[in-house]
Amino acid sequence: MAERLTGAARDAALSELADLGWEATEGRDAIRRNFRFRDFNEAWGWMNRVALIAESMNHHPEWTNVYNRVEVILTTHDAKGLTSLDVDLALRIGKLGQ
Ligand SMILES: C[C@H](O)[C@H](O)[C@H]1CNC2=NC(N)=NC(=O)C2=N1
Repeated sequence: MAERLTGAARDAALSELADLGWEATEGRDAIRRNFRFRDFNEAWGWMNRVALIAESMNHHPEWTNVYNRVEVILTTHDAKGLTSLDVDLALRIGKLGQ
């Protein structure tokens, strides 16, 4: 199981991810990012691509879709906090572009 990121490793990860638009959530050890698309079709297509990545990693986002907007929260339930799996998934989501 992936270990929770703490200390300098967590700070470094959060700072790398901040450059990509992710921020730490209030009140829980997780990161969040809002995505906006042209319309629902674009949002849903993107969610499909993320879903395939998530399934291949066996690491799944918490997310909400409202028409062309998607809010994604990443955390590792098994570890009750942020792990390298969340960082990896965030980086892979970033590579999809938007
Ligand atoms: C049983 C299964 O492997 C686990 O529940 C996996 C599935 N996807 C997961 N996704 C996330 N984000 N955190 C987990 O701890 C997790 N665990």
